[in-house]
Amino acid sequence: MPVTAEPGRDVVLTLSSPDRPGIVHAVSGVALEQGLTITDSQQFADPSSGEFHLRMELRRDGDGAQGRPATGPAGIADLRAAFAPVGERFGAQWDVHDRAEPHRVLVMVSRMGHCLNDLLFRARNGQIPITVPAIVSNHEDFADLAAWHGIPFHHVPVTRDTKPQAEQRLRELLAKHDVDTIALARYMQVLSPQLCADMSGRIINIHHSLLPSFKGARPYTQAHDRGVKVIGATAHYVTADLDEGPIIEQDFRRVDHRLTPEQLAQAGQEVEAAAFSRAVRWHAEHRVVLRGGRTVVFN
Ligand SMILES: Nc1nc2c(c(=O)[nH]1)N[C@@H](CN(C=O)c1ccc(C(=O)N[C@@H](CCC(=O)O)C(=O)O)cc1)CN2
Repeated sequence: MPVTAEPGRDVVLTLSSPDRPGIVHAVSGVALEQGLTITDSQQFADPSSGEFHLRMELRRDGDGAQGRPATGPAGIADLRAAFAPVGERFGAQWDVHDRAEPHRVLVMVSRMGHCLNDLLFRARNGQIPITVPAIVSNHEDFADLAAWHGIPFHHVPVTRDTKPQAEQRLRELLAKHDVDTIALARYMQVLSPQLCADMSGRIINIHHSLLPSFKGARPYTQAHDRGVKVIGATAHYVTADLDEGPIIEQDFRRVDHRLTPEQLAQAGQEVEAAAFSRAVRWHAEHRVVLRGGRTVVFN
């Protein structure tokens, strides 16, 4: 069931720092001082990196208790001010996020619409806390679907020669719609290294194989030729290195020798959409910690 959060009252604190005793104690102490109830808390002390990662869901009790605003940007700003000394003390990367502020996700698609369709449905019914301000495609196949959802659709054709202009148009739309994250819902064009760098950790792609197997084009043909007994999908952050970005979520299903590459592709659509929608939701809910080439996911 979708969780309805209240603006400024329901917040998420995310923190990563070198591991040492006292971090949770310090954070929960500030929560107590600020009249916050801890409604969920997950942490991971990574033995391979020596880092400590924390995700805490907090609710401010009362309406403006002790004169503090319970809602709105002021609520977030004063909570950030309150937690700042703890962040400083532990040398942490941290932030406080308003759970009621929907993540603004621009979705890109080419000619396969199953991931787009699943994401739009889940966003519409509140299962995923995102707003989709625009859909961009290098084809016109899903203009009707966008219209049904009442979402602006931008056809931005791409050829080898027009890629720079197409990406400039994309950048204009990112700025116009104040986009937080780009979701590539089976968008089949390679993004430039510059855009990947500018949007590092903010572009999510669904690749239709269990990476690192079967990178690049036609992964189901590669899988068929290898005689696989499971197929799957990988949602990952996008980097300049094609299909090499940090993995967020994977899903799979069993198959056998009877399926052709086309039938494998058909069978894979369900797991692709499931993995993609979970990855976008976890990202929007600040559950994904991106550290180097790996992720920690508090799901
Ligand atoms: N910089 C990146 N861009 C994209 C990534 C990525 O990881 N880094 N993922 C892809 C999605 N993808 C596989 O999941 C993929 C898309 C496109 C291609 C490709 O060879 N595209 C050709 C054009 C193909 C066509 O016109 O149909 C190209 O861009 O020249 C391979 C893999 C999304 N982008």
